[in-house]
Amino acid sequence: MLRGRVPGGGGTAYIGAIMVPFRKMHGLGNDFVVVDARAAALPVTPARAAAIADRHFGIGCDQFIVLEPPPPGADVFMRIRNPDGSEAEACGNATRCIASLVADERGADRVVVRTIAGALPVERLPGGLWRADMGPARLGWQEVPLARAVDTLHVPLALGPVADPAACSMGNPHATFFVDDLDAIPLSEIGPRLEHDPIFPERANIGFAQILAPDRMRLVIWERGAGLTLACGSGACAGIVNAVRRGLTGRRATVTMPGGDLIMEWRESDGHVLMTGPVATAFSGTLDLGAYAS
Ligand SMILES: N[C@@H](CCC[C@H](N)C(=O)O)C(=O)O
Repeated sequence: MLRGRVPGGGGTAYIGAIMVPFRKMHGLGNDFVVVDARAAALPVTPARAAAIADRHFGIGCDQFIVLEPPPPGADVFMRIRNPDGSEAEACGNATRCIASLVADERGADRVVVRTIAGALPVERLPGGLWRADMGPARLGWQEVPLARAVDTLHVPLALGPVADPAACSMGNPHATFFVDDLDAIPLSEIGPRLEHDPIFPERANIGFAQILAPDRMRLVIWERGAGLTLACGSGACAGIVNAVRRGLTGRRATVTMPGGDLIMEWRESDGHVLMTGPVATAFSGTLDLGAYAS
């Protein structure tokens, strides 16, 4: 008998086949299992999403993405779950991937992807690139959110070799630490502790940025609910916004993450953050939802 397992947990009884086509996509190695619930709802519970996202007992991914019918003004609704089952408000790399999928279906060059945080217009560019308008950066402490009224440009937080991050929201919460030498930071050790620091009531994605030039930075993100990833689009948005606020870069910069580069701009006219980068499909298949914990 087939058995589904939750990460770190025991097996669960097979409840019968629920066969669903899926696509495995990624943006710079930030990878997604994508299922389509636009025509009919799918029983994707937080536990089931977590089990499928598990890299040993499931397919494995950084985020589990469910496409849902679009609300007015959008072409698709994108629901985002982290590997711990939590729901995220934004995912920059998945926004480009899902936009490309829907645009290709329609033969369009522009689509609007809606998440629980808002509507994000995305356009096709030459060279297989996609540019997403990730909306305005939100800079108020209640918007991040932080636990108390502090200056989001200098959050009173320090751990080991890092201190004094800047915080903002791209729909989801981010803090960026600026460091001299990214290679000297014990990311896996301090990442989870910072993610769960009480200053972040909804936890936070933690960025570690090393400025290389006024138009270039290296960035690694410890993602909320996911851990270290090869790239984080919303983290790159937060990185450029916080670097500009600190006077460390100009409004346009290349952000180099372990999985590759994103071209970022924090537009002066309206405060929106523009993110340009590639998309990819790794493989497609059929998933038996019934084999996973419900
Ligand atoms: N990989 C994403 C961000 C995914 C959500 C994040 N872990 C959160 O919980 O906010 C990106 O490309 O932005």
